[in-house]
Amino acid sequence: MILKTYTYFIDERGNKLSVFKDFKRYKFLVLIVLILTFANTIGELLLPKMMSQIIDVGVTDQNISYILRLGTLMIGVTLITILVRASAAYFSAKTSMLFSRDLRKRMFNKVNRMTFDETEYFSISSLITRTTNDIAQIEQLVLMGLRPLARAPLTFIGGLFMAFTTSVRLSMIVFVSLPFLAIVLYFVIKVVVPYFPRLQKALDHINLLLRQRLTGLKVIRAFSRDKQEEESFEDANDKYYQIGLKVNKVMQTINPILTLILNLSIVATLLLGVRFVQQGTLSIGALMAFVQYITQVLNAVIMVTRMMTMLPRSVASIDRVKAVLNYPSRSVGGSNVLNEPITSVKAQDLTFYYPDANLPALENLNFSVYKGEVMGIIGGTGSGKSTLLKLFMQFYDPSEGKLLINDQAIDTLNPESVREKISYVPQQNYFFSDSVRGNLFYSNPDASDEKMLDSLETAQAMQFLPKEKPLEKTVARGGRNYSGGQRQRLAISRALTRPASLYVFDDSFSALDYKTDYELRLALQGKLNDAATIIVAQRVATIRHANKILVLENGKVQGLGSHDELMQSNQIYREIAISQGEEEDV
Ligand SMILES: Nc1ncnc2c1ncn2[C@@H]1O[C@H](COP(=O)(O)OP(=O)(O)OP(=O)(O)O)[C@@H](O)[C@H]1O
Repeated sequence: MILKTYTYFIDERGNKLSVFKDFKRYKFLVLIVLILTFANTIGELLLPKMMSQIIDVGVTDQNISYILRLGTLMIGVTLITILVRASAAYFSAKTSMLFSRDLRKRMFNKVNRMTFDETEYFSISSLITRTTNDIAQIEQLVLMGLRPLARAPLTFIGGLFMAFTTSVRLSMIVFVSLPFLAIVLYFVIKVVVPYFPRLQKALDHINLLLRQRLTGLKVIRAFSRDKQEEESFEDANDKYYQIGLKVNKVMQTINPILTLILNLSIVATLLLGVRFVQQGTLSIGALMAFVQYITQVLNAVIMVTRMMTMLPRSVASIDRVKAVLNYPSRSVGGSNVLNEPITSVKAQDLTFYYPDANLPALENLNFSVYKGEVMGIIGGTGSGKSTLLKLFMQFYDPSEGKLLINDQAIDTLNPESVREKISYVPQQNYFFSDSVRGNLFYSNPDASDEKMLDSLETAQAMQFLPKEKPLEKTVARGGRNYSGGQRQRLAISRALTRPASLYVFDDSFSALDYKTDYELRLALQGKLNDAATIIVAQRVATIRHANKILVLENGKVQGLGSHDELMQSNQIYREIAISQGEEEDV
């Protein structure tokens, strides 16, 4: 019950769900496990009774046929119990594997829908640990918990009942042993619990350092930080080792203590039991059965204690998985589906604040771009250029004012239906370890070879690709077998391969040399006439032929017009242009 309350989370639609919600789906399997476990326990409880009957009736009276009859029955019950036990193990493994598969899928879907800053909030390494290690931990809890949790109460109550019916006086030993086991259980909960969240955190830190090390390899090498990185990793690794060692030390001390309590209880049973046998108040068979029952009863408690040592670790994992599933993802956009191609984009007093920011990243922007037009955006670093593009891509909704797509407010439009019509080249490109064709397919799975070759030609990528089978050329993960400028051209080819009505380039020409930049712009002319194009650029040369240029400064529009108009009337633009050697055009 506590676990159930603890593991609730709220889904995207505000429904209250449990991390263990998928169990409902497997209720049939769970029922089979419970029935088999019940049958298994009954079998285990019957066997000592049968054995005592064989000794007390068969052996004492030298009744061979009775021994044979009951012996055969015992073998039958044993075989069935083994079979039932193996089936219960199989079905509980199946349930736990299916459960963890579904939980991983739910986590993946949640992470898949997260925005960039939401993934940053959790940190990518932590999301990986949560989806793999933490879910594996929960899977173990289900696997180890399903049968023992059903078995322990059954064995405890059944065993206690059988022990009482065998000998009430000997049963008192159980009540002496139980408080000792309760003390161990309390110690486990008190001492071990606090270590597990720390252990998982330490593992997160190791993952973070490893990831940082692998992705930041060049920076680390360039600044000769290898030694410091090794030291930080050693510290994190050592911390994990220290916490892990402490936890294991406690756990390893608990196991012999539990075995000691069990064995002392058996010794006490035998000492007392033998005396009762000598007095003639207890049969030998009953004493032997009793030893088995007390072992079963105490083992049930020990099983729960061992489960308890596992529970804190799993609870820490449940907590971490729940935090991701529970995270209130920002819902962006609305439900209106945009069916027709984008023919206009307009901003009316558009203002945007990043979540938790006091100052706006964009303030009172007004502009419009129509089908067939090119709008350039220029401005200093941090002026809000990428932020504006993020609003087009519906990573965020506008805070105030309006951003209209085909005269419909963007926050009423379904994001998938808008993104489908946009081809976007982000500032940071990413490529998959695949062929050029595989990477271009990513933007348009229906693209023909002609379309892809044409895009490569337009983006000036054929200059560095082999003439023979350029589409088969391999691209390493992240595109690291190409230079920065070559990667930009591949990214532009990928964007051009996608049929879209709005093309958005975020600083995608910055690594090109002037000649290639010029040739690419020439080739682009006439290719995107049916679409609207928005180009964020650092260089005036890249956007000087645009129909209009938006000059941004600290999130505000400082100018809007053609290159010539801005050169005449806009001081900021003129200064940028002159600093880039464009003065002769004034
Ligand atoms: N995720 C974010 N959360 C909060 N503030 C942000 C976030 N991203 C950007 N900002 C802030 O918004 C402002 C505009 O950033 P933006 O990335 O749009 O600038 P930019 O013009 O594209 O700069 P650059 O040319 O350097 O890429 C900056 O002051 C930046 O600090």
